[in-house]
Parts: sequence; structure tokens; C-alpha cells
Amino acid sequence: MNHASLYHRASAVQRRDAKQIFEEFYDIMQWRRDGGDKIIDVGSGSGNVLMENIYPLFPPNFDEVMSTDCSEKMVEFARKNYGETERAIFEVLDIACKEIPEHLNGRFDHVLSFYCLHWVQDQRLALENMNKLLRVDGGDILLAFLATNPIYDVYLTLAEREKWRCYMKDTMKFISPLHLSDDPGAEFKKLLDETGYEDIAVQIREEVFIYEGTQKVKDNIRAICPFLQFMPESKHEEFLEDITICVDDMKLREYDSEKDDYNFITPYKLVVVYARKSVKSEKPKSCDVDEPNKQACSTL
Ligand SMILES: C[S@@+](CC[C@H](N)C(=O)[O-])C[C@H]1O[C@@H](n2cnc3c(N)ncnc32)[C@H](O)[C@@H]1O
Ligand SMILES: CC(C)=CCC/C(C)=C/CC/C(C)=C/C(=O)O
Repeated sequence: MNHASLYHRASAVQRRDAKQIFEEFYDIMQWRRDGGDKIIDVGSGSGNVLMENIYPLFPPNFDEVMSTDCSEKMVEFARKNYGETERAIFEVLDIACKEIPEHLNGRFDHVLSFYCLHWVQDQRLALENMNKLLRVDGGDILLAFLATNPIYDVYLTLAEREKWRCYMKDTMKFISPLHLSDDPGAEFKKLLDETGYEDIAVQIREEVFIYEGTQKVKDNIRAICPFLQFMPESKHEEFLEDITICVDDMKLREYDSEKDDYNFITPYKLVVVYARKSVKSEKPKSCDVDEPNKQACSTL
């Protein structure tokens, strides 16, 4: 995704969900007693959700928030628009990178990520990297991302059509890894169990968002659709029009006679995750503890 200014204007559902979830989980997050919390946001995009909707909700004595994204254009846009905000820093970070940059290892108390992980095919690696970002003695993650969304079914339909097929190769690469899962919650919980987390809460929320007006839904799709970059700009409007017709075929488009326009009903499944970094207590190295039935030290 690189359309920072488009996304900045067309991200209402993302703003709504991120704010609601952060407010909901605020009290169970492990804020430091002495303040000084370091927070990283993964996949911040244009920065508006983090800086305008989440930042004002941080505890007053937090130390720093790092806004990150794999897209240099997004990070540049966020830094340009929010770079003067105190205690806010901006860095490029691909959460599915092979190795977390050394200066980020074990630096943070909290990892946040909203509407990003459905863009990441290797979610196991992403969770492993998030774990490395957290300080060695603990920390927590708060995530929200899509399991399913009707836009993915639209992509799969249009990718079969002769006129769009050549622009929509590797369609599955741009669809949430959990979109076709029978049990997205169990699948993701298993990943968390296997990547060093505990006190895990995974919820699959059935949500609905209504885009009022054809232009509004096209703007939102234009902001996030990964296939437009592969086709000439002269075909964009036709592609977007075909999407709205496909949505109509799915019975998700409703005519509003008062406005002489359409509303677009979007039922989606949102994965909401809270978890804490597992902190293995150091087992005593000594074997001189005289306890009954104590196993031989070799098995410590
Ligand atoms: C839909 S935007 C979400 C932006 C913001 N978090 C929000 O809630 O609106 C998804 C962002 O995730 C970024 N992204 C996708 N894959 C990523 C990855 N592997 N590492 C970091 N960011 C990634 C995209 O560049 C894009 O800016
Ligand atoms: C009815 C219908 C298909 C509406 C389009 C909904 C829409 C714009 C979904 C975007 C989902 C998505 C990938 C969001 C994101 O990553 O922020």
C-alpha cells in the first residue's frame, strides 16, 4: 500500500475499530507503574489512526511511541504530518523481515497493530518479530486485523475474468491468510502459542460497516486496492465500477432513493488479539535443593 494521502482521507472503519479496541483493552494492558512506557505501532500507514485516535489515549507519562510501516512513502507521509508531535518517532519496519534491527530488539513495552496483519502472509514470522520487539522481562501486544472481508471475494471473482486476470496475478498474496479459514480464531491462537506468548485472548468479531455513497466506497477501495498499481490509470474507474457491480451481485449494495445513490453493506470478521510475552522464570541451576522426589538435575 502506498496511497498515503488517499488512505489518510478514506479510513473511517479502520479509525473506528482501532479506537474502540484500544479503549476496551486499555485497563488490562501492562502499563509501567513508573510510567516511561515505550510503544511501537506496526503498520501505521499514513499515521492518522495512531496519531489522531490512539495517541491522545496514551497514559500521560509514556516515554515514546514509534510509528512504523514497511512502506517508505507511508512513513514519509506520517513523519511530514505528525513529525512535530512530542515523543513520537517514525521508522520503516517490515514486521515480516528476516531480522529485527538491533536497536529495536527488546526496546518496547507494548506492540500495537491495527488493520495490518491481514496484509502479512507469514503471520508466524510477524508474531516472532513482535515478540523480539518486546522487552525481555515482559510486555504485551494488542492487534486487530481482518480475517474476512467481502472485498476479498470480489477480488477472487474479478481475477477470474478475462479483462482483469492479467492485472490480478497472485491474488491470494493480497488476501488475508485467514479469509478461507474454517476457524480463524483457533488458527491464530495456535500461532500465538507457538511464538512465545501467554495470557492469550483471541476474539473473532462479526462486524458490519456501511459505506454511504458510491464515491465513498470507491475512494476507500482505491486507497487500499493492491491491483490498481498493476493496471493503467485509464482502467481504474472501469475496475472500480466492476467492483461495485460485483458487490451488487453479492446483494451488498442497497439503493437509497432519498440520495439517489447506493449504500454498501460490509459484513466482516475482525480478529482482535491481546497477549503477553511469555517470561520463562529462571530455574535454579543448583541441584543442592533437598526436595523429595526431586528429579535429577540433568532433567532441569
Ligand atoms: C490498512 S493500513 C493500516 C494503517 C493503520 N494501522 C490503520 O489502522 O489505519 C495497512 C498498513 O500496513 C502496512 N503493511 C503491510 N504489510 C506490512 C508489513 N509486512 N510490515 C509493516 N507494515 C506493513 C501497509 O503498508 C499499510 O500502510
Ligand atoms: C462491500 C464492499 C466490498 C466494500 C469494500 C470494503 C473495503 C473498502 C474493504 C477494505 C478492506 C481492507 C483490506 C482494509 C484495510 O486493509 O485497511
